[in-house]
Amino acid sequence: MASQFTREWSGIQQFPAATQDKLLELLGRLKEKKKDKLTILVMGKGAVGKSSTVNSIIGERVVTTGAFQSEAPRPTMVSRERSGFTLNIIDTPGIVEAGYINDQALEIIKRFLLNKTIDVLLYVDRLDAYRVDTLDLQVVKAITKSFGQEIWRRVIVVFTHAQLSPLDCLSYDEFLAKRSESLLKVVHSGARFKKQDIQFLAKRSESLLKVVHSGARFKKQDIQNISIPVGLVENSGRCKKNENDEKILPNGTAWIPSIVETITKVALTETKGIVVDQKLIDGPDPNDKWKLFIPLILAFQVFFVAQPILRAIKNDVDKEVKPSWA
Ligand SMILES: Nc1nc2c(ncn2[C@@H]2O[C@H](COP(=O)(O)OP(=O)(O)OP(=O)(O)O)[C@@H](O)[C@H]2O)c(=O)[nH]1
Repeated sequence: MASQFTREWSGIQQFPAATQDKLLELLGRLKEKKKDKLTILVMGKGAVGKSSTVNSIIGERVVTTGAFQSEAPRPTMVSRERSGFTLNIIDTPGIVEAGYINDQALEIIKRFLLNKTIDVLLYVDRLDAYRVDTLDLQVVKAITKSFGQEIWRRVIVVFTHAQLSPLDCLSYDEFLAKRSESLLKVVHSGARFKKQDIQFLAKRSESLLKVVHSGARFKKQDIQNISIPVGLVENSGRCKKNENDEKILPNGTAWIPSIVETITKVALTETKGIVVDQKLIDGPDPNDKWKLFIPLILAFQVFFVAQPILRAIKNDVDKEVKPSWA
């Protein structure tokens, strides 16, 4: 039974039986590991399919999609409950406006997330946007600045519009393999490649993951330990289906159970969820930066400045030849 504020996840019944079975199995897996609540944050540039993806996963039209929304978009949290398990998905507006990071939108998102714990970040972009540019890097950097580097340990890079026919005579699997190849190269780039190799890869690679890694400012040793999962999504109503009536990608994968499985894996990783507290929102206090050095500076002043001066004064006083009248 759903709580007072959380509605029953009835959208799950809209899915074909095979998808429902798989989703319930995944929820069971989470509950087995004592995880009865999951909060997913969805972020990315504008009009990449964030809201559509939320609707697809929930199985209901819960958030507005499309460019023509009546009011200024704000973050929305959709909560659904099923057999004692609560799924929260937070849809956010695009954080880019007129080619720049919209700091105000980011600030609103941060305030909205206060006191929430993020288990998984879906970083959404389109699969059919072949180019990665500096704006992508700025978006990743802005997310890092807002929520800390650790958020990238909880990320799934989600490509929407995944029902595409690749250019350059590549098969779908070859296209994906190429993407994965660039991912692996980029994952290891910080650790193994020299600067010129990274520049070469950056030019060659179409992968968004390069940007995610560099924007997240991982250290070399971190990059070696992090592999970022990729999820594929096709929100179009014209998405092909298999014999079980499940929406499938060109490679035959039923994508809804597949992405929920990836979400489950990330949610069950050993690292903790990201707690968005006031400290995280405020960021590091610039006044704190040199605080540790204050006692050291004081000690230096006492031993190497004040004491020599006092000694010199004392010497002077001792050496002073006093006039006979004094
Ligand atoms: N063909 C196709 N169209 C999609 C897909 N995902 C989203 N769209 C369409 O792309 C447009 C934008 O989708 P939204 O879900 O509103 O994108 P958004 O990222 O939430 O947009 P903002 O909230 O404005 O940032 C809509 O017209 C969707 O129907 C997809 O996977 N395939």
